[in-house]
Amino acid sequence: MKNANVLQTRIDALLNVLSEDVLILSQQGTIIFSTHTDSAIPWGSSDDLIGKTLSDIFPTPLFLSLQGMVDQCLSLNQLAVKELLLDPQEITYLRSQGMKESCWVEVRMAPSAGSEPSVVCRIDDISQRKRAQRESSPIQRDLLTGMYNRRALMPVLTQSIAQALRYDWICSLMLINVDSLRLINEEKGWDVGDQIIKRLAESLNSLKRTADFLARVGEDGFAILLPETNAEQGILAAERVRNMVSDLSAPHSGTEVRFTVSIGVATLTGEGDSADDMYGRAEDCLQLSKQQGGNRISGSE
Ligand SMILES: Nc1nc2c(ncn2[C@@H]2O[C@H](COP(=O)(O)OP(=O)(O)OP(=O)(O)O)[C@@H](O)[C@H]2O)c(=O)[nH]1
Repeated sequence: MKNANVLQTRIDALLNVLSEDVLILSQQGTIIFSTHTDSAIPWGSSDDLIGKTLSDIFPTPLFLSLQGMVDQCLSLNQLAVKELLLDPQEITYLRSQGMKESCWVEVRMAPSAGSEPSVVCRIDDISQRKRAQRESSPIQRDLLTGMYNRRALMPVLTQSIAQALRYDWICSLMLINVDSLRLINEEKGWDVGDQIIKRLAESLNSLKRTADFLARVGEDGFAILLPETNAEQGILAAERVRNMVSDLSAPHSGTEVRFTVSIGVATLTGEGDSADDMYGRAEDCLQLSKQQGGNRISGSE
């Protein structure tokens, strides 16, 4: 066997024993080689994949992100790495192959030598790592922001409601949720999404009053308990948050990524109201703000 053939055989063998998914892509994003043993992602057979282009498989934002990596990798002749969410709801090809759950992957592309420019692309399932990071969070603190979490918020809300009822005070609860974080993660990378959550956390922390209680709740949201705040004042506080967010951004490839939030505000209704009820009403309001297109505030008593 000629040296080049021996080398090619070794490379093929090496690719075939890797547990990660490996694709070789032409400069135009056409798949010219694929291997994916024991993969969590149902790519289909090599016959299904070879000859397809990235745009045949992925929806536009994801395709642009991947093709951008191919271009970057080849033009700079260096490794390109990105974390992306593969969601079967958005990727018809993977859905048709039986994928049900979305999955976080790390995509690494390296330029490969040859007469035709091509890249070797390794796709590694990192969902478990992401999940482990979240689950190892201390009981009452969120790992990313260091903020209190929902578990810490609920007893404080219960106590605040009890005090308000006893002394004839009032209180409100504001839920703030980043709009379209999934898309931001997909298009700009998980790190940019993380930066957005962190910047929002820091800004909310400096905006809130001393007596307010701030917590990270859900995946991409925050709650602020506002003691001695009626419905009208709650909406005004939400306006302040929305205005503050309009000045925030996260850096990405020399540009600034801006974002918006949707807000729901619930106010104590009186005797018989509970922390769960108030939280539920705030969630309904938040949902309404989302349904109306995001970057909105809705309130309920
Ligand atoms: N960067 C980053 N993303 C996260 C984190 N936690 C959850 N996410 C992602 O945030 C996304 C939230 O998605 P959705 O609940 O659909 O919300 P969304 O895309 O913001 O859509 P709307 O809320 O309807 O505007 C999911 O893709 C999560 O995987 C985190 O700590 N960092």
